[in-house]
Amino acid sequence: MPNQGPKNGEVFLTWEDLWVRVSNMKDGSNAILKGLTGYARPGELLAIMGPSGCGKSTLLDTIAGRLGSGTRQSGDILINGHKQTLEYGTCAYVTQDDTLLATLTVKEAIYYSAELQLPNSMPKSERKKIADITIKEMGLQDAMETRIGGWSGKGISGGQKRRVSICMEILTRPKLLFLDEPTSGLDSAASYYVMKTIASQCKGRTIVASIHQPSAEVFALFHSLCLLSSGRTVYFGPASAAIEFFALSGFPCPTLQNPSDHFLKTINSDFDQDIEEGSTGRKSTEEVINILIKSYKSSDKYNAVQSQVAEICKQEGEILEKRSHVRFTTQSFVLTRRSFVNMSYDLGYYWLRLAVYVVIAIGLGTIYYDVGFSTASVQARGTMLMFVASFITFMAIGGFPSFVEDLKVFQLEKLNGHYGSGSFVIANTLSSIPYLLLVSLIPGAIAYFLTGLQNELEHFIYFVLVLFTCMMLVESLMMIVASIVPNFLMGIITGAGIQALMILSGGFFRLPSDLPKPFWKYPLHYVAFHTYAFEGLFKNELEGLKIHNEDKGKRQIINGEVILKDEWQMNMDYSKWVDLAILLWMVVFYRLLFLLFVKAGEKVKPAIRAFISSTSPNQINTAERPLDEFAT
Ligand SMILES: Nc1ncnc2c1ncn2[C@@H]1O[C@H](COP(=O)(O)OP(=O)(O)OP(=O)(O)O)[C@@H](O)[C@H]1O
Repeated sequence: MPNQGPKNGEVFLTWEDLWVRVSNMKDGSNAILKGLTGYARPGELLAIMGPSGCGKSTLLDTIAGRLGSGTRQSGDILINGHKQTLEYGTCAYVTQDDTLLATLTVKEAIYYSAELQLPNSMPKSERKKIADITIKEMGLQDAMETRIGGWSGKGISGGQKRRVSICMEILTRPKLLFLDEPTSGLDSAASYYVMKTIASQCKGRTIVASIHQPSAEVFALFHSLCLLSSGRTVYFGPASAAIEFFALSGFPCPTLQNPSDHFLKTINSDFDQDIEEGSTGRKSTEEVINILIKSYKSSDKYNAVQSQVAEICKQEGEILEKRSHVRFTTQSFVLTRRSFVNMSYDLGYYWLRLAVYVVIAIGLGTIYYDVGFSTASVQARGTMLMFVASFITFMAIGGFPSFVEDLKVFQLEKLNGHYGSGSFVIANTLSSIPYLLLVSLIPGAIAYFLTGLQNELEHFIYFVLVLFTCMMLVESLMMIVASIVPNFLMGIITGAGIQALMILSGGFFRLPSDLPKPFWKYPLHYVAFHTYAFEGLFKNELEGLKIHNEDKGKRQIINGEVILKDEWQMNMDYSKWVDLAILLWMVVFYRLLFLLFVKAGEKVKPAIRAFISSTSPNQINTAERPLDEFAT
């Protein structure tokens, strides 16, 4: 096809001499992709095929700019002839693993996605219509009301999840679409219809899909084929010419055999024994692969790829624009609604915590039941409040696994440019407020009134507000931890460790003047939110309280303020409301810090990758060169 050059946002993608290596403990580095060259053009569906582990996902990740850490890449990837990082909304990518909100129904997930991605200028009815059409195209109409399901419970099937993921990415008909194994988990009919829908969207769009074992019908939908074996190109060219290529190379496809089955069987060296006895007869698979690679390199297909890549690179097309987001307020509003619904369905987010807190509150209330006003009650009030401010809030890390699932969805949707980080932080904050208020109010009331703390509304409201703010703080802290520590078990351990240090330095277990100066007092005592939580709750309880002391038959009244100042070394220069204000300010600060870390990640990760690539040696280890290069 003569190259017309990019127009109307069309995307020409080329990659040349692409190498990807991973560090290897044994001999330094190991090449996964070995000098691949190819291209993808608008109006065409390019299929990447090859045996499992041959590098299909790695090639997709590399050209889509999503290669993981620990890998080094070299070679040129150009978009419309320009070097450009493909991230955060320049392309859509359906990853191999389905990252979806497990609690939502198929309908909810896709409708929310349509509201988040389709432009504000489009009427709501139109957005709904597009979502409905896409749901139908993916054959999901009968599963619309079923929950997606995941680690928290069974939902739709794996194949249906695959289709939900595809559905969400093709809603906007992106100009550049990558799909990693879109048909895995699908039966042959479903695979055909899904691929047919995808192929039908090719006009003016560039689509690259890795695929395992397409049926003959699905194979016929591909315009171009990139066949890989152990990171090397066995064939790149028109899909329809691949059978002829194999035949000319001495490996004709047996009559009535599916061409893709034949290709994969011929080049899969993982089970060499079987292949030797099979269609290739006397030759080992490794030999067959080398013959094919050599045959490809001396074919006109190889020359056509080289000249096509050179031609595309010459024309200076448009720089690919990031897709525009819907209005920030719309993003925040839709995400808040989605997050609120998700939290309400997810038992692990708040409901389980509410139940456990009620039990603990009854426990606290019975242990400290009606503490009274004796001097012994001072200690009881102090320990009860310390337990509330540290251990009850500590348990807010229980919602961490659910948040980590949310975060995975957010990271994928952000990479695909559905919305920005700011709206996610706002949505998560707003949607959690009603639940946290509930979780603070009900158990708080049980513990407060059973214990017999200061019997005035203002004191109770303050108590609940501190409990609420501390829980929000722990959630904010865990958000920061989640943005740094990738794994939820490691995250929980890290978050628990940080809180334990803060509790120790909060001024209860060791009075402020007894805390060792470096680290524990300066800075930890002042950084730990427990310091202000203890201080606020103690002031709230003891200010205005009269303690009755019996000494040798003499009754004495001690003012709460005296205990606060002399016994507990509380700072009485400011009121309890200042403590609450500091806690609230910390919530805002922690959330902004999370936003900063996420934003920094967006900028830093591509920069690190570009730096690593620029320092990656272009000399190739001779042991990694395909054999045919030595032969020619
Ligand atoms: N970070 C890594 N460290 C070491 N080896 C890796 C790393 N990433 C990928 N590999 C190896 O690179 C090869 C290609 O992996 P890739 O996931 O691209 O294969 P694939 O063709 O997509 O496989 P599948 O079809 O099974 O998904 C595999 O052998 C894999 O084990």
